[in-house]
Amino acid sequence: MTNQQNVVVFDLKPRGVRHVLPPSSLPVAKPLSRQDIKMLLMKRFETEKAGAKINAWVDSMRASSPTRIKSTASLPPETDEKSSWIVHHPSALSMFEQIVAASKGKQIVMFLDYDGTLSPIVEDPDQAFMPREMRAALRDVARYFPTAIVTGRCRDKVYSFVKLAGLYYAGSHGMDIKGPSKSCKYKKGNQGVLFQPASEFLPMIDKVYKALVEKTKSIPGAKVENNKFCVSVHFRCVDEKSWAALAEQVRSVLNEYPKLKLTQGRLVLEIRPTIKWDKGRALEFLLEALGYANSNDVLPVYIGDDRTDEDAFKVLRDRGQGFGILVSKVPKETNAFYSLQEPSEVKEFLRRLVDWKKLSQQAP
Ligand SMILES: O=P(O)(O)OC[C@H]1O[C@H](O[C@H]2O[C@H](CO)[C@@H](O)[C@H](O)[C@H]2O)[C@H](O)[C@@H](O)[C@@H]1O
Repeated sequence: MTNQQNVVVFDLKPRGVRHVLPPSSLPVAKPLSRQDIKMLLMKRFETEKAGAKINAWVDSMRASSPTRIKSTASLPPETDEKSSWIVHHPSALSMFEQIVAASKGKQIVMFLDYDGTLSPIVEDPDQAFMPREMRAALRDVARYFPTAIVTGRCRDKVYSFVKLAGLYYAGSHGMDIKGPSKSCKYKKGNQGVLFQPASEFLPMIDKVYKALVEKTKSIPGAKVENNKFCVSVHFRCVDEKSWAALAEQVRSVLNEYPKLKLTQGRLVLEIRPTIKWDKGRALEFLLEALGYANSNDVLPVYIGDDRTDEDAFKVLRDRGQGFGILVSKVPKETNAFYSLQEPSEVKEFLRRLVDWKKLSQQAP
């Protein structure tokens, strides 16, 4: 666009800054046609839209960073916000008696997330091993109650960490469900793979995984994990200054795949099919597979630490059945009823459940 003294040109960089250049520094410009102007404006609009999207992603990445969560952990326990959160989401350990009392005449079914719930969060996702005592507690729980691991991980990978055959495993955020591989009293018939609602996405996920590995290899610390029906892009070890660059690379790949969506976990971007399936649907599916579809004789207990576990907490709230337990040291908005601070408290809760069950079986 021209005016008498100055020429205004649109900068097509994300922020769309308008520079005003003095006439002397300008080449003689050919007047722009209406069509040219329309195209330039469209381009600028698209670039600004993309820039805004990246900014929103980075804001959300920051918000999911533990240092950014409004932490009251270091404050004294009487701090208003923390104590009011605890009132609304009391410790599942201190409410243990009430929880087991609610199970009277019902079958408790246990659902457990893996990372941050059964294993402590570590920098390298390949090293997220479950402590020996946790495995022992989990093995005992699975002897007394139907038990499922519900995780964003690839099912085979989580099995390689847990190594217990008597459990149900729902990998890839519930998109890959398999029954116990060894005899177990809750096993119904031949329980190989029970459900894979996103199997048609396998080739696409594979391509996206490869594209993301290629696109992010220049960003130090970025790690891409193939979770079979979904992909994780970890930024726990990426310098915050590179988060926008990483988000931009992920966006550039995702743009080619409108049938995939992005969600977020703990310092991780998760790419998955747009199908209506999540950990909550997996919980419902498993209850049905266990014969408790429309039953009042069941008390599902779901323990998890991540945003993706909220789908399962919400299902329990909406059904008015069972309890969600959030693993968190800091107050967070949640649909869970109760809280536990960390995996060691999860282990303690599982231990108490087993002891209570043993005792109640001995009672006359
Ligand atoms: O549903 P989950 O079992 O909680 O899986 C969610 C993601 O967990 C893993 O990442 C998280 O744990 C890692 C190991 O402690 C940690 O390094 C990472 O920062 C966390 O986000 C897993 O690696 C992801 O693929 C899962 O999507």
